[in-house]
Amino acid sequence: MKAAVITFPGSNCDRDLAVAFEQAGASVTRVWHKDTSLPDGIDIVGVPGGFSFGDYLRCGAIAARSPIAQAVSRFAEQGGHVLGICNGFQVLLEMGLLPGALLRNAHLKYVCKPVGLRVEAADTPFTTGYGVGSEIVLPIAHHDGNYTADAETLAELTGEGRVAFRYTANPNGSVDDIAGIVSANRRVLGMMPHPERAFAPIHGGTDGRRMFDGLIGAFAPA
Ligand SMILES: NC(=O)CC[C@H](N)C(=O)O
Repeated sequence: MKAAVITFPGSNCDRDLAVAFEQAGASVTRVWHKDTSLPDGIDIVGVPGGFSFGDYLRCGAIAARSPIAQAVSRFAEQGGHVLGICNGFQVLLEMGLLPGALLRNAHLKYVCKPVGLRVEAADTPFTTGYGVGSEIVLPIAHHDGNYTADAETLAELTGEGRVAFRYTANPNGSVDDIAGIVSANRRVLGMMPHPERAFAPIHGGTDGRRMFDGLIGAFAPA
């Protein structure tokens, strides 16, 4: 598997995401936000967490208008896989690659802790490492993780089995406890929890590693 990981000014999980891909067996190319194209032959783009452009104007809004975002949109339109984690999820929503929006957490506080998640859809390349209904623990760290969408979009997400993860104890006010969703073709995943921060035993848990191991199985060896 060949992965590209994007860095914006203010990204802080880009290296962690690159290391997770690498340790799972992928080859990784780091890409700068001003680049206008992705490396040839990549299988997946990782859009990492952090505070891109200081979270002005809204989290992810400026990153979504960067030169590389246009290349990521083209890649996704052509059926490419994209994984957006935390600020990366915010960027994918601002780009319009996924529906809905992330609001300020309902309690208006930054929240940084491990949370329980239920895997709701295992039929995506990102979640093959988990069984449907299995419960896992991943860390969250955000102030704008309160997912919302209109009733029609929510019905579509639920009806098409596109809610990938739900919180078992809602930490931020997200509608329907939604923690992560996939695109209609199931190749774009956005999620607030950080699988790359639960990769090795030293992180306190390895449930995130199963996502990367599952992904590797979906692609040719690097
Ligand atoms: N860890 C992150 O990616 C944080 C995302 C964003 N800056 C927020 O706080 O909501």
